[in-house]
Amino acid sequence: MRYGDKTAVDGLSLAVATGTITAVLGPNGAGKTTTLETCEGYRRPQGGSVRVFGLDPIRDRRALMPRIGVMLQSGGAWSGARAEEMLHHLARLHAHPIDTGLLMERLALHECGRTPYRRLSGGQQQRLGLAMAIVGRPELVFVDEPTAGLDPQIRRSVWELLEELRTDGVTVVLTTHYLEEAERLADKVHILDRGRLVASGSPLELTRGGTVATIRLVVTQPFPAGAPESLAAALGPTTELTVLDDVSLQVSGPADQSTLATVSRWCEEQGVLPEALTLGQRNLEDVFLELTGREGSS
Ligand SMILES: Nc1ncnc2c1ncn2[C@@H]1O[C@H](COP(=O)(O)OP(=O)(O)OP(=O)(O)O)[C@@H](O)[C@H]1O
Repeated sequence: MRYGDKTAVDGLSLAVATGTITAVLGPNGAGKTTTLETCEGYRRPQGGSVRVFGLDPIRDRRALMPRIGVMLQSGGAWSGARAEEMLHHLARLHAHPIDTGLLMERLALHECGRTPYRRLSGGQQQRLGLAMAIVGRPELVFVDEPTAGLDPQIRRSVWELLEELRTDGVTVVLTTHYLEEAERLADKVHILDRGRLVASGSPLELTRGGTVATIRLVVTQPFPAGAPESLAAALGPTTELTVLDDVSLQVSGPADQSTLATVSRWCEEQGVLPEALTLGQRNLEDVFLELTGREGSS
């Protein structure tokens, strides 16, 4: 997919299995939205091919539309329509819609049902967008950053809703910058960087067997002056030491016995007693940063 002479998505090859949740991840501008919009039939790629249920998203648009739900990153609703009007309207376009009252309640929208779309808060517009995408009971739903900017409670209800959709056999394709969201929800994750696929796998496959680990140390008494600096020197440049407070610190570095041995030897030398010394598995965020070299906004 190119925009003028800018290549937005290049050589991307991926398949989504029915009844699963797939997360497409990547830094800003990596090509996630472009990829989804191409699958949704909103953009015609200059090369390659896209098939959804074996159909061409542009040529076979009429056949696909009743089977697909789309939540855009923003917009998609008439600005003057009230939230409940907008949802009822979409529900009436479908043969077997979900009860709109129930859906509004699930997404905590019932209190703003009579508010025009343009007056809804960002988070309410976001949730209405999700409700609009699923009200027609689609077989496949594309959701672009479904929980961006939502508070933690509502984010969890959106996660539960997406998990229920999967239980009901719905296929979900989402993009997100919240890596813990992808880790919790996705059966399969695809990481894009500058329009190219850099990794694919289940969250477990991607985080397993890494070469980077995180050691967290909590001691019983505050560190002696200069002690963290001496640990940083003993560990060397391949590790990164972060002092969390006067009794705890974190070391990110090679996941080997020597790093752990250096930390415990240093405790002995400094006369500090570990209260907790834990070796953490790397998570999806660590993998993401390793692969893309830039942070997601988790
Ligand atoms: N309509 C357009 N015209 C020109 N360039 C575009 C257009 N849409 C996207 N791009 C460019 O294509 C690249 C991919 O954009 P895209 O929106 O797909 O990325 P993204 O991964 O979804 O980013 P974000 O996380 O910021 O939403 C970016 O460099 C972007 O500037």
